[in-house]
Amino acid sequence: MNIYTFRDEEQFVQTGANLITSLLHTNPRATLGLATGSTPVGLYAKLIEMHRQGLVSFAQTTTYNLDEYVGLPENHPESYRTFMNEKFFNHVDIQIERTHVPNGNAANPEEECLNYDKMLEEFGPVDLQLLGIGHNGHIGFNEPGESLSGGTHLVELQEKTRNANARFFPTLADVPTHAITMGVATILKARQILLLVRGEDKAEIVHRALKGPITTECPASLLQCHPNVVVLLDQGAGRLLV
Ligand SMILES: N[C@@H]1[C@@H](O)[C@H](O)[C@@H](COP(=O)(O)O)O[C@@H]1O
Repeated sequence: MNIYTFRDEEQFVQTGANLITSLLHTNPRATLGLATGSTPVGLYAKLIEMHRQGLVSFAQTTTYNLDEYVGLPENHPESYRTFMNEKFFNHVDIQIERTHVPNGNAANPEEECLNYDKMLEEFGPVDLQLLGIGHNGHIGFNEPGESLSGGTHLVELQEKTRNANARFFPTLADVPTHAITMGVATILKARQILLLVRGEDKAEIVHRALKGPITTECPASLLQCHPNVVVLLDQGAGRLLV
């Protein structure tokens, strides 16, 4: 695991963007696993900027997002499909039909999970999986617990997660209670993982995930089992790692 801590926000974002763009320079058809949340927003903005400068093309790239809320219409302002379109896809030359986000509105969510996995089996594994981390150590929406699911599955969101995401909704009651998420096994199949974490409030969970025991009680700790993980931290998030 290669862990880098940055004082400078610009460098933090640029390093992440360089990793993705150099992958696409080597293999323009590379597949990317993408993430939502506030952390990758700066990275997407940097990739858009680099695209506008002619430094990278996404024309042949295929993407698979980690997760989606259940029950929000696809065009809901807080659906992860809307997030991805607005923060990234609409501003680059990616072919929208090559972008995949689980359908949180599927009539049969279990079937949607199976189909998402089938697609990942057929076209995966992804070359690079971008990840953030929740305060409770979740990756995607894989919440801590006695056990974890391997494949894409339906999950009930923990109160801590709903509270953390309430800032994006009018009230806590509006935050969906369930989501569809890729499972940890699917995430760990990625050829390379890029974990981005910002903020003092994540310092403790970063320490637990990267230096603590490998346990389902901290899903991100399973990243320690992966042979090719790059972790980019700002100073706040890396505070306890020295
Ligand atoms: N499902 C997403 C995760 O993929 C994300 O990593 C996490 C952290 O989000 P943030 O970057 O806003 O702290 O929250 C959400 O719940």
